[in-house]
Amino acid sequence: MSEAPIIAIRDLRNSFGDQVIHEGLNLDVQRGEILGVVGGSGTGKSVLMRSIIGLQTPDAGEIRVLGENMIARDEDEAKNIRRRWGVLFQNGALFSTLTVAENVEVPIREYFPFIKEPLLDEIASYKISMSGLPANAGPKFPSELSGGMRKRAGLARALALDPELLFLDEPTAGLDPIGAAAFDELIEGLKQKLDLTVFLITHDLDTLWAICDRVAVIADRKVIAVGTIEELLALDHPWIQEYFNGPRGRAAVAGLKGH
Ligand SMILES: Nc1ncnc2c1ncn2[C@@H]1O[C@H](COP(=O)(O)OP(=O)(O)OP(=O)(O)O)[C@@H](O)[C@H]1O
Repeated sequence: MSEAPIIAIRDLRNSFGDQVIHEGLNLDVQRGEILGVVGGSGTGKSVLMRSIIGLQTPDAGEIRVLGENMIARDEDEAKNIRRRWGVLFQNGALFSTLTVAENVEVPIREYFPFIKEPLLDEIASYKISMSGLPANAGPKFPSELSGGMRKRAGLARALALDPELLFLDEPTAGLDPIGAAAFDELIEGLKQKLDLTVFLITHDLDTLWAICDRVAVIADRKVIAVGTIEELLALDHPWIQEYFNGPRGRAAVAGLKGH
């Protein structure tokens, strides 16, 4: 029998006023996979992620994460589950008045207030180097970093509590192609080393081909298909064909073959 999915979503409905974003959305994420989530702009990828991590209360449906029902939990229980995942938001969401090291220490202080300064600094340095930043990035403020370094700093903070599950919202947006490829490699390497499951929203076809085990496509308010890119390519849906088989999709495959 296969293992229960690490994220299971059933019949999800989200709306803002009379704008319905999701209706009858179902999705399973399997432990150990990198699941890419794609869809046109405004199809509700970020809203889906926010629903899973409890920042958006759905109108209806069921969301189970790590075996726990995420809807209508009391705050203490929700907090206990939250520490088992890390999130990298689209804009990095670092605290601008804190250094990189202090940003990484925020979740550790919240969950382990008894950990003393020297050990905190050591853990922060470890997470910073694990995210591919030089050691001297720790005392810097986010405004002193490049876009790529800020993403890595956000990643270091997402890894602060040794998560089992990582949520990444467009991690390579705004990076140059070389920086984006390096970030993909970093994610893939961390996934292997740390046994992570990754929920990854992206528009980046190179990322999808390079590191995603499966891809979920959101359209018409639901997940219309999930599978490997090869499996998706066999489907007749116009958006899927246009996306993966259009000029950019073909360029991504050509780039991959050129490596
Ligand atoms: N807090 C909110 N209040 C009202 N509407 C919202 C809110 N958050 C999101 N929306 C709307 O929900 C829709 C889906 O937004 P979402 O950010 O999830 O899209 P997305 O698929 O992530 O888009 P993109 O690829 O452009 O980032 C959009 O129309 C957006 O305007």
